Amino acid sequence: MSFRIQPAAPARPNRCQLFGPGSRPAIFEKMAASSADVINLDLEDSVAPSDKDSARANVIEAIGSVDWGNKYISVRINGLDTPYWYRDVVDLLEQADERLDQIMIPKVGCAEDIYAVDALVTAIEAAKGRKKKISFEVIIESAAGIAHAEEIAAASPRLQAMSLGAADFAASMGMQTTGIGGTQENYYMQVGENRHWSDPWHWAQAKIVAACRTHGVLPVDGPFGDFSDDDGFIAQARRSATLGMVGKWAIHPKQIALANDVFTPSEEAVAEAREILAAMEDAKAKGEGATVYKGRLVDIASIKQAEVIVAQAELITAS
Ligand SMILES: CC(=O)SCCNC(=O)CCNC(=O)[C@H](O)C(C)(C)COP(=O)(O)OP(=O)(O)OC[C@H]1O[C@@H](n2cnc3c(N)ncnc32)[C@H](O)[C@@H]1OP(=O)(O)O
Ligand SMILES: O=CC(=O)O
Ligand SMILES: [Mg+2]
Repeated sequence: MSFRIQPAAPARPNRCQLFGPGSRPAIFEKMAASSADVINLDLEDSVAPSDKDSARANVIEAIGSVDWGNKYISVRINGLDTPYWYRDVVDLLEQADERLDQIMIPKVGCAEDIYAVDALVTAIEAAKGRKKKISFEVIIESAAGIAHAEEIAAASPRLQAMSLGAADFAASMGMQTTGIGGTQENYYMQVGENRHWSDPWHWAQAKIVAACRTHGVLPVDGPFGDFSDDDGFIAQARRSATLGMVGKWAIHPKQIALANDVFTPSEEAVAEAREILAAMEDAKAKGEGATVYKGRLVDIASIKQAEVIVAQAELITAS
């Protein structure tokens, strides 16, 4: 372990982030009534250019008027390469109720992108005397974003979460696909007569998880576009959870329960983790650093692994 201790990520559940276009206010109450941990009201790519102003006004109104319960409320602003983003930030910070928790910055490419938004947000918070310090989340969805993931993760103490945005990422990388996440038919190895499919998102996800864990940020898997394919969503979410991601977006309400299920440790997993901790307590009492649990080695590293699962479960129970 480095002399520098790995910082903890924010202690709040982030199993599912439910998206909805800001231009569709009729669904806001439904989003609020859902069981998603995080609500993402979108001003960016699900909103047509002609609707940008009205969507922004809808979102600002709804932040104060809808009962969002204990959900974490995030608004996705437009990208820094558009003429819309500064107005998104200014109007949100000047006009939205203190209930607003977070701003999502899309298509970030370098740490300076976060710096620019941070400077603007900090000035407006001070000018308006806002009590709550707004947090940030970012989407890694470009070649530059993935190349600079670590400096982006370190860019601001406001940063709480980082998502992989598979759609824009694929476009930026020049990938031959129109699918949003999930299995890619042409990504396989041929062994004799058999095809073995692999996961083209894996390396980017692993890079995001490492950047996030280094800097105490929550790593999140982004959208899975085919909302008719529950099995595909579950498989993608399980791979993300296995890699260390804490949650996944839902772009349709039917994906919420699927994400919550995958990113909530099962009773069996929690029971086993607690048994490993108990076995290691017994081992420690005997002066041993390693012991046998169900026929396999467990040692001091197993304590940390088991604690991850118990901590995830306790966070969800407490929320
Ligand atoms: C690549 C990216 O950037 S992804 C992030 C940006 N994209 C988005 O935000 C898109 C979010 N999703 C949506 O806009 C919609 O879910 C769509 C367009 C995909 C589908 O919308 P619909 O055609 O209305 O879906 P469908 O008819 O299956 O809806 C079923 C019910 O869920 C509701 N619903 C649909 N989407 C949502 C949502 N995001 N949140 C809450 N409720 C929703 C509908 O109003 C409908 O309610 P009802 O049964 O009371 O009538
Ligand atoms: O914004 C999300 C994406 O996949 O693109
Ligand atoms: Mg995108």
